[in-house]
Amino acid sequence: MDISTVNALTYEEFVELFGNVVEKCPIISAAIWSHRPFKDLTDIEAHITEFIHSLSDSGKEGILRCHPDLAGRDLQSGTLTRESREEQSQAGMTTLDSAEILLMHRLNSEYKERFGFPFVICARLNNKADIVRLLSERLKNDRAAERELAIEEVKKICSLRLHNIVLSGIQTKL
Ligand SMILES: NC(=O)NC1=NC(=O)NC1=O
Repeated sequence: MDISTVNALTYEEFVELFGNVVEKCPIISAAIWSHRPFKDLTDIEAHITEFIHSLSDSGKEGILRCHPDLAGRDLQSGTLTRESREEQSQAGMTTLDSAEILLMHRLNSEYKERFGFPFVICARLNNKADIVRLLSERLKNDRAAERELAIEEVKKICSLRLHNIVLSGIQTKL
């Protein structure tokens, strides 16, 4: 799908296509739509980044809270979004044994208890060993540093989701 096709989308089509590039935060695509015509994919990403960086700390934490835990309740109950299910599966979160599930649950709970938002990492760029190691390491960060680091991970997830939509040429479903 080329950028002229993206720029020709109606508001509804645009949000239908890009509404979940940041997990469960369609407001971001709804907001950046007014910046069209976009020069290219990088321009779309730049507007998303600008929106996220313009948020207050609590706004950024709100974005983090929209993310499902890795190997968490949503995965166990099958209520993950399509994108999240694919990402978690690719990182090996769907083939954990019971001890690994318990470890992830304990670390995720400890992390949420400490920071007040869930551990977020770009699952497509990590395997399950990386995730356990980085979750354990990042638990030691202070809140401000961890918030910024987690938002950088959200931007990586967003970038991969954007590229997947545009480069896989998903025609608008409408
Ligand atoms: N808590 C998370 O990091 N969740 C996720 N990371 C991804 O890459 N996809 C998710 O659902």
